[in-house]
Amino acid sequence: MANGADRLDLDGRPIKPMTICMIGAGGFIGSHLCEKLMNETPHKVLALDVYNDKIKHLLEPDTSRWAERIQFHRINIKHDSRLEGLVKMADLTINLAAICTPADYNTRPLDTIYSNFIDALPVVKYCSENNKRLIHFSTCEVYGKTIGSFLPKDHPLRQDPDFYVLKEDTSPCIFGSIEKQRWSYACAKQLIERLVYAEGAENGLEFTIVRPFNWIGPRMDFIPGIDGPSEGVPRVLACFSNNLLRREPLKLVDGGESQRTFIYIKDAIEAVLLMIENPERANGHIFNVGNPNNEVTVRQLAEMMTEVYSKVSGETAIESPTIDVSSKEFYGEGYDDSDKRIPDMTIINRQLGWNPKTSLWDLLESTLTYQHRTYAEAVKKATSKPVAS
Ligand SMILES: NC(=O)c1ccc[n+]([C@@H]2O[C@H](COP(=O)([O-])OP(=O)(O)OC[C@H]3O[C@@H](n4cnc5c(N)ncnc54)[C@H](O)[C@@H]3O)[C@@H](O)[C@H]2O)c1
Ligand SMILES: O=C(O)[C@H]1O[C@H](OP(=O)(O)OP(=O)(O)OC[C@H]2O[C@@H](n3ccc(=O)[nH]c3=O)[C@H](O)[C@@H]2O)[C@H](O)[C@@H](O)[C@@H]1O
Repeated sequence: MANGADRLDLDGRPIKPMTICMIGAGGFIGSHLCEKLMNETPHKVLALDVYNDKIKHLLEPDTSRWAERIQFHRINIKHDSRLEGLVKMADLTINLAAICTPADYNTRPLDTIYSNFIDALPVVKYCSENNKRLIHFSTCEVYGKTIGSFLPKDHPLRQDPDFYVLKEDTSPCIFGSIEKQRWSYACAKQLIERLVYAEGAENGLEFTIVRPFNWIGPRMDFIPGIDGPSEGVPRVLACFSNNLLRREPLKLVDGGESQRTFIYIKDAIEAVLLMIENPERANGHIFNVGNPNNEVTVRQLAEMMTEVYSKVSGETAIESPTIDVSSKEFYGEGYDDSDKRIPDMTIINRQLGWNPKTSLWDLLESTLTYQHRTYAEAVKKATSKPVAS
């Protein structure tokens, strides 16, 4: 893209090119956001991460048209004095860096809390002290469990949206007890949200907080034993993709009864771009970003992924496509779960006029086509290797 001279914000004003310091730019969301910014805007990106595999295609100096507009800095924000300088160089900082896979929350609670709270502190401080705008990535997990989940199973109020729809400005944050270490992540994210909000209230920090609701798509996490550790446990999309690629049953934790709403990464990135380019409408707000129309139980997700994968790979499904496992067996001690996650869309609709578009079937079709194309050969090779005696 272009010099962007003809691009207007939602209020009809020309959008000025800006420099964005993106921390965690090498991850799943960061890679899609960098791609969008390079393809469709004139903005510059200072891309900070410890890894860059997922944005390599944007960094090749010979092949990319945007080599001048994206600069990678290999930085661990835990201990790197260059961070403040990079925040100062930018107009806007977006912080995506975090440990954010549930398998880590109960097994590495200290790393989880440090990553999601302590390591984010200097970023907030540098933005506040230098009068720089901040978009901070939180999570829908800050809502924890729904109010309705505490009612008896057959209670009629469980069907009342007031008892389950999650609203930024009114829903409480309901976590389990301290020994349920699953909540270490949600609690650290909640505290950093409160800190960002307080910096806004007391010191005038211009901020936006994003609460993603299960964004999924290509490049999410890793396939164990192929581009990540064999024993690693990624998020559900990658776990189920791995099972499908290896022709193993998909593992349903505690019966797969939990409910989630899944949104296509490309829809969600549209919302983030609107926040970036409409500061007056986005500053001071917390936004749910999800697709309330794409709700399924984890069991239904497994069934749909099995069907879609058969279609895109041309392979028939195995005889028993799913298997039940206990959460203790799968995640270990201290796991707990959110029962249901439906985002209320009132605030994002009112401020940014944004709506998600892609159905669950369609987003799974494009994502599983990508997974098959990217990994099927490598998995075949890995599984056909003779075992050393
Ligand atoms: N994907 C989702 O649906 C989802 C949902 C809720 C919240 N979020 C939040 O969005 C953010 C991004 O999520 P994602 O799915 O892209 O995760 P991801 O793990 O793919 O990306 C995070 C990136 O941050 C980097 N990072 C972590 N610690 C770092 C450090 N100390 N220094 C430098 N880089 C560091 C990692 O290397 C990784 O590339 C996270 O804050 C996460 O909590 C994501
Ligand atoms: O994506 C989000 O919005 C947030 O939710 C995720 O949490 P969760 O949805 O629980 O994580 P997944 O790993 O995607 O699991 C979804 C559900 O599938 C289940 N699951 C997972 C993997 C598996 O193989 N089988 C299985 O049944 C889990 O127990 C859980 O109920 C992560 O915490 C974060 O990335 C993020 O903050």
